[in-house]
Order: sequence, then C-alpha cells, then structure tokens
Amino acid sequence: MASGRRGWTEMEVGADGVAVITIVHPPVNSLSYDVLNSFKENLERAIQRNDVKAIVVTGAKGKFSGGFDISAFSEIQAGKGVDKPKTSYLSIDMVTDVFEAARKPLVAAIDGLALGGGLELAMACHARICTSTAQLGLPELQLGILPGMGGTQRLPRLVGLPKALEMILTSKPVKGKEAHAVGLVDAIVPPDELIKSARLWALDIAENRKPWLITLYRNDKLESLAEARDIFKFVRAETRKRAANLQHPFVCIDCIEEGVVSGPRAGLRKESEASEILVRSDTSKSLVHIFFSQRATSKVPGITDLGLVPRRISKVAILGGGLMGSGIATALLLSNYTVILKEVNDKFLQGGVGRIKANLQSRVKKGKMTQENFEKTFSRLIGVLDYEQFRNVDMVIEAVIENISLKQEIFADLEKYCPPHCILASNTSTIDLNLIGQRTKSQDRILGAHFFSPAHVMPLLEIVRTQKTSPQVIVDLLDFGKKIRKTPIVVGNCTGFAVNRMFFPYTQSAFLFVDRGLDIYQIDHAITKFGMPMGPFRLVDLVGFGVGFATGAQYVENFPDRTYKAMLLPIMMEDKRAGEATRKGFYIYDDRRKAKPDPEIKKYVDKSRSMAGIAVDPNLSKVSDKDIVEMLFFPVVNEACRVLDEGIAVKASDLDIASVMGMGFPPYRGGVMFWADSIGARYICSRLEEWSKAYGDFFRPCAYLADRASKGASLSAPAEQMKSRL
Ligand SMILES: C[C@H](O)CC(=O)SCCNC(=O)CCNC(=O)[C@H](O)C(C)(C)COP(=O)(O)OP(=O)(O)OC[C@H]1O[C@@H](n2cnc3c(N)ncnc32)[C@H](O)[C@@H]1OP(=O)(O)O
Repeated sequence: MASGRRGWTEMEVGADGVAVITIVHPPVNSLSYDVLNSFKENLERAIQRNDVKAIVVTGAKGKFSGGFDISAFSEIQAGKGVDKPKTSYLSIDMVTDVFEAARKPLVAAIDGLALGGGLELAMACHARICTSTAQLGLPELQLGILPGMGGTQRLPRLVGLPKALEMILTSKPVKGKEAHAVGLVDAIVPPDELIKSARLWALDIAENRKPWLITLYRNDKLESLAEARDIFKFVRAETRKRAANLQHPFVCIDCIEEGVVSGPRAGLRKESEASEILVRSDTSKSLVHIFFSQRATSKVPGITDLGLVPRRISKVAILGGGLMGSGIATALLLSNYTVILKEVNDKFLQGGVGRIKANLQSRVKKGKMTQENFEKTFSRLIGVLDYEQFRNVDMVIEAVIENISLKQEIFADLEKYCPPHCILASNTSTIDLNLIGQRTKSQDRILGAHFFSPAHVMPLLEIVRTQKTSPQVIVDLLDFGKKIRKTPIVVGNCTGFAVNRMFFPYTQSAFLFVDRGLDIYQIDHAITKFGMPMGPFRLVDLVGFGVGFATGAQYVENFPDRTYKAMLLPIMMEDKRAGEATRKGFYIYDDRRKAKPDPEIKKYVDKSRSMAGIAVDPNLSKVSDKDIVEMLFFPVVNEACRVLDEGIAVKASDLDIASVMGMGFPPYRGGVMFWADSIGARYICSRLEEWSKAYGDFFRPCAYLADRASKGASLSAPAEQMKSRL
C-alpha cells in the first residue's frame, strides 16, 4: 500500500464489456475515504468508457467489505478529521446520486463479509449475488451509531420492515441462504462462480434481460402505513425493555419511520443528520473504544512483537469434569477440538460427561445445533481415568478443586506423562501458579487459563503468566483463545488476577454500606439501573454463598489492609440460606427462579450491624442512585489502578475489556477505566478520601490514583506518557 493511503480500488475491464471494481484494503476491506474516493473515480471512468457496458463490485481476498473504516470515527471523536466530508456527502451525494444513479448497471459480488457500509454499498447496487457462506449485516448499533450510508432506508425496502428492524436492532448478520430467502440478495452461487455469475447478471441488466432495480425507490416489500405504525410501536416498546439506557436505537427507528412516512430522500437526510450527532456521542465513543480495545488485548508488548508463530494445538486434555471442567470441555468441543476428559473415578467421569452432553443438547433444543452435528461433536470427547492418553496431547487444562497440594501432585504427574512440548495450564482462580508448578522443572510451559463460569458461554479468558512462562506458550494460548472464540487478556500472577481482584471491592463495598445503613434492594436497583445485568446481592445469590464466601476469604487473607469482613453471609448461611440454589438468599425464588425481595432479610441485616459494632450513618438515608454507583464502583476503580500499577494488567484498555466481558460492566460506558476517566481522577479520589475518613481504610485511594488525581491526569494514560509529562 502506498504510504499514508488507506486502501484503494482496482478496476479490470474484460472483453465481455464488464468492468470489475475490487475493494482492496486489508485485512477486511473497510471503506476508508481513500477507498470510497478511489471507487468513485473508477466508477466514473467505467461509465465514460465506451467498451464498458456494466460493472461488478467486489472485495479482494474473498471479503466484500467489513464496513466503513471505524478508525475514522475515532479520529472524529478525538476532534481530528474536521476536514473529512460529512455523512450526507457519502450517503446522498456519493452512494445515492453517483453509485445508485449510475448510467450503467452495478452488481455486487459478495463473498465473506458485507457488513455496515459494505452492505450499504451493495444495497445501492442494482443486484446482489453472494455465496452461501457470506455474512451480511448492519452492526452499526454496536458502535453507538446507526447505518449512515442509506442502510436505514434501503434494507426495509429489500426485506420488509420486521426483518430489517430485527437485523439492525440486534446487529446480527444473516448468512447467504437466509439473505436470499428474505430478498436481500438475488442469487446464491458457489465461490468459484461468483464473479462470472455477477458479470452475466450485470450484462443481463444492461441488455434488458433482467430488471434494473433502484433499491431506494422500491416499495414492493414495504408494509402499509397502518401496519408500519403498529410495527414501530411494538419495536419501540421492546427496545425500551432491552436498551433502556440507550438513545441511538430509538433515533435509528425514527429514521426508518421517516423514510416510510415521508419518503426515502427525507429518510436519508434524517439518517445523515442523526449520524453526525451520534458519532460524537459518549455512547459511540465508549463503544468504539470497546471495539478497538477488544482487538488490542491480543497485542502484548514483549510477547506478540517477537515474531513468534503460534504452534498448532489439536488435542487437549482436561482434568476434572466439574462445573468448570465440563464447561471448558464444551467450549473446546464446539470449536472442533478433540478433548480427553480425565476424572478420578467412574462416577465422577460419568457426571462430567453427562454435564457436557447436557450443555450440547441444550444447543440442539434451542435450535443452535443439529442432532447430526451434536453426534459428531460429542464423539470427539474421550473420557479416561488414567494418564495413558496424555502421551500425545498438546495442552492440558487442569480444572480440579482449589487445593494446592493436589494441584502440585497433578502437575508433577503431568510432567511425567505429557510430551515435552505440551502446554500445562491451570484454571485456578486464586492459587499462585509458581506454587502449582513448584514440584516440576517445567515452569516455562506452565500458565493460567482462567475461564469464567459457565465456560462455554462467558466470552473472556484470562491468560495468567508467571515470570517464567515462555513467550511462545503465551502466543500459543492467545491463538488458541481466539480459536475457541474467547477474548483473551494476558495478566500477571496474583490473587484474583485482574477480574476477580477488581471486583472483590465491589461486593465488599456493598456489604460495608449495608452494615452502615444502606438497603440491599436499593443497592441492587441502582446498580441495575446503571446497566449491570444484576446487582451485587442478586449476583451473590446466583454464584452461591459458599463460593462467594470462599473467594472473599482469599482476598481477606491476601490483602488484609483493605478488606471489610462482613458477617452478613455467615449469619445467613447458618440459617441455611445459601443463594438461588437453595431458593433463599438475599431474595426468595419461585419455581421459575424469579427473584422476589424478602422482608425477613431485615433481621439478618440487623444482626450483622450489631455484630459489626459500627454505627449506622443517618446521612446514608439521603443517598441517590448515582451515589450508590460511585460507592460501589470507585473502590473498583481504585483496585484497577493498583492492578495496573503492579503490572498485573499491561494496559488500561485490557481492564475495560475484563470489566465488560468478565463482570458485565455496560459496554456503552466503555469499561471501568474509560468510565473512570470520563468522570475524572480528581473527583474519584476526593470521594474515596471522604469515605476513607468516614468509614476506614477500605476506601483509601492508592498511590497511582492519588498521583494522577493530583496531576489532573488520565488514569488510562500509559506510564511512559506520564514520564514525558514531567
Ligand atoms: C457509515 C456506516 O454505516 C458505518 C459503518 O459501516 S461502521 C462499521 C460496521 N462494521 C462493523 O461494525 C464490523 C466491525 N468488524 C468486525 O466485526 C470484525 O472485525 C470482522 C467480523 C469484520 C472481522 O473479524 P475477524 O476476522 O475476527 O478480525 P478482527 O480481529 O476483528 O479484525 C481484523 C482487523 O481489522 C480491523 N477492522 C475490522 N473491521 C474494521 C472496520 N470496519 N474499520 C476499521 N478496521 C476494522 C480490526 O480493528 C483489526 O485490526 P488489527 O488487526 O489492527 O487489530
């Protein structure tokens, strides 16, 4: 690529009179301004040339286009890119008035991805042909914006309102076959016939054998105005339930409605105006940050820049078929790995195999997997009771109970039975990996592979390295993580690693403030309103008091200087209340596991308060929901700063991803550090100091936070940047 140029298009004119314009912008052929300008130039040349009768548009290397160049949004959001053309220029002047209005027919030949602006460009063509594996979608809402190159107008006109609204509001792409069934594409062909078929189709349009259709002015799929009104009413109500804190889905629905009510040109104008505003919104800034941060987790300085090539992992053994082990095995089987599951006796083995089977069968029930595929997937699971089959595995993931001497014994055995190249991973969530590997000479190939429960559902994988873990093994696991469709973050070795460590203070703060006078249900309400999937007390119910208590104890033992020893859990456990599994925890649960507040909780809270021997603070009766959010999350920010300062996490954006994917922090707030920076270190530090004076050291701001607050600096700025400020 020429220096500074962000992609281009290439044109080749065949003897048949068809010009093929190919988008070239690796890796996903995103539509930068350079690509779009080059496309326009080539198109104008093709239109002028007498030897060109029709035009085919496609993308290089089997990918049509991954959409508009998202890095251009980052530039606009950072206050750069003022010289860039407005959305209305791209959408109306270029796509509508030049591409769709071209005097020669355009046919899109789609393989691989046609997402966002990529699909919008294809919809402005006069026909679309794709392969069965192509993926077509408008995922813009995931970035806090809306389809801004005419997607809100053209998609409903091709597939009807209900399908268009579903595709846009869920951001989910459809595969070729469905795209054809709903009318988004005109034909499906095998990949090696794609360009040939598109050429013929384009010539057929040019020579009047096939209709020349302008998508923007099609009405055949649109519902009547009365039907449309009902559909909009319904989707607005549904969206209110699912995305109460978000504005942009409603703005998007308004744009679609404008097109239906006032015509497509009015719809296009409204879409462009809304795009200009939304791209500068806090929601979009946060979601674009999450998009790039998620991709940045697999770039680890000093590891992934060494030129190491990931080794192939094909056979994996898992030790322990409990909840975690069976979840991990399910995740691996679903990504086509052969899995050996080892247990200590037949009863436990059958239990583990049964759990894996149930996980897979639930996919069949939900229609996510065919029975045939289930049989094939399940057949890749091999249950064993000894190490015989471990002689040719490429990786072992140990997922037994958290017992140091048991794990030490297992790792010494693994060293004996596994081949020397085999990666030895532990799913421990608390135990020091150096201790686990103490009785081996294989410390360079030992690391943590910390999954989150349920492991086949939760998207995050913490890769825990020790000082002795070799870079090659980390590179291997990063690649493996991607293959099993997890977002991996590389973290250092400490109690709780990044996610659990950041979130210990969250629950602890909740317990502390309950002892000080806050109401359990008020806390859960405020936190859910903020955007967490559930409040801390509902979460403890879900996880189970036993697990909550055991992990809390680890934290208390390792960080005694900043813990709050709440008595509420043990008091309730004495009364056989242990969470959702026992149907009674902080809530009571009916047969359908619906949670209901329980007035009886008061008696436990009163007892906990009297045992704590601290005074209830009358000021807490006046706190707002915003205060509650700060009271629980500022201690999280404080701990996140320590995690960063100690080098446990490499960069702040990794902690943003850890908080979003590991704990359900709302992505539209950008993750915990991004959110903290949007509030400002000074304010956070001053509130922590205030609580520290009133309630003790638990809240005391750490040196990193205090330092950045005093300098008025961002918490996410890398340390080197801070040095250059001095
Ligand atoms: C005006 C319009 O309406 C607005 C738009 O079109 S907004 C854009 C809409 N498109 C999207 O949201 C798609 C975003 N991209 C994706 O979902 C995924 O990247 C994908 C499905 C295209 C490919 O996934 P996968 O193969 O796993 O590759 P992935 O690692 O995600 O991406 C590869 C690289 O391409 C980059 N990339 C992907 N899509 C991009 C885009 N639209 N713009 C800029 N860069 C993009 C990624 O940042 C990554 O860069 P890196 O290697 O430097 O980290």
